[in-house]
Amino acid sequence: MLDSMLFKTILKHSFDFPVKVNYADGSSKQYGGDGTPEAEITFRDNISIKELIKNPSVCLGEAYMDGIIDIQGSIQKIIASAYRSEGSFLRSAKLKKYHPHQDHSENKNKADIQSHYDIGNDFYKLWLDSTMTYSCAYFEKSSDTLEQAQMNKVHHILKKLNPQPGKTMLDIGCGWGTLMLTAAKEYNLKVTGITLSKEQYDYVNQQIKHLGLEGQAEVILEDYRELKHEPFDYITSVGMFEHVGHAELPRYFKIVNKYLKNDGIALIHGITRQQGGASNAWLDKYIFPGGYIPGLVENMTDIVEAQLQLSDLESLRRHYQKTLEIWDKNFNAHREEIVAKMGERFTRMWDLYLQACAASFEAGNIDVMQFQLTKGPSGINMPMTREYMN
Ligand SMILES: C[S@@+](CC[C@H](N)C(=O)[O-])C[C@H]1O[C@@H](n2cnc3c(N)ncnc32)[C@H](O)[C@@H]1O
Repeated sequence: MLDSMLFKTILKHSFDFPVKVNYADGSSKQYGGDGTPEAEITFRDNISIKELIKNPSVCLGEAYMDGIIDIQGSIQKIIASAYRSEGSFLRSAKLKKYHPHQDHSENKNKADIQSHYDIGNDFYKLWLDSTMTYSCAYFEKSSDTLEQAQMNKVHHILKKLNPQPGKTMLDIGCGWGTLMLTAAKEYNLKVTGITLSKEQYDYVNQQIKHLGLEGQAEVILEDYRELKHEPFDYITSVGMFEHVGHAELPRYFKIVNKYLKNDGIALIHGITRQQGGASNAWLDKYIFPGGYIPGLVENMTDIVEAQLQLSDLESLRRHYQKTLEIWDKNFNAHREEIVAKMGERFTRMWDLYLQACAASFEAGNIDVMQFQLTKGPSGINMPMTREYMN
């Protein structure tokens, strides 16, 4: 069992604002400067040092889920501070370079994806906005609501395709369909979405009927690697390559190339790491099995090796931090209902997931990038300036 002395050493350099820590032996200590503590961490029991050393993020994550660690104040603020602080436990090489053995075969991927996205549309409706978009929003004005910011993002992406009416578009990892259905409704594209989630597939089919878009929009329930289709004029893929895995990422971009027409444009939007790709052991175990955040350089290498050309790149890091903060606020506004349906442990786990991700964007270890890709000489037909994106 871990004694308080050891934890005191570990936590000593982890905070850059006043945090009070109450240890299981009854003692308390304040770190991160004097003044009134802005957060309080309480250890209700000892933590196994063996487990902590073996797998720090799982050990601490489980301790929080089980109520062994309790936090008063913002979890996001505590984690962001621990990421920023030189010498903190969260900056240990072990946490940064975690590469679990992951299986991204079609069968395993399907099970992994369904374990996350098929929790139930009613659950997601509680804290996503009405567009059911589950990726980084785009806050053009600070007063934008989440729903407005999600629609801003959808148009921001579609405009980057410089879309011409009547052309075709594939959305790889279409989620609940707002991007593809907006492309059909407002840009008059013929759209195909692909997802591995049965709940999303049913929902998108209902939306297609509801909007009268049969014949112009279709959704396929399948692994994108199994798709058999003619190439498309445009491809989008939003918040999807984070599921692909290190070994499969080169193939992902090759598939984008394969399904893109010669003069086509793709807009790939996803989370990247600043310093090399990695997974987080706790997220891999509890939230996103098989999840892997590629390094920015890794994405660039795989794009170039897939014979795609990078024609524009934009970072939306702070937009994802804000999106996650709103999701977490919505989530906590329905906390009692979620606890009643899913249990206390699940609720603590998801709250931790949303706040830890917001902290990671806040601290700058991860970013979200929009890669505009063209194929071969297609760039030649593109406008000379970025004006068309506005
Ligand atoms: C984070 S969600 C993003 C959904 C949507 N693009 C959005 O922005 O709201 C990831 C999506 O990728 C899909 N996905 C993940 N792996 C996939 C695979 N191998 N084949 C097809 N879809 C996949 C999931 O089913 C889900 O729809």
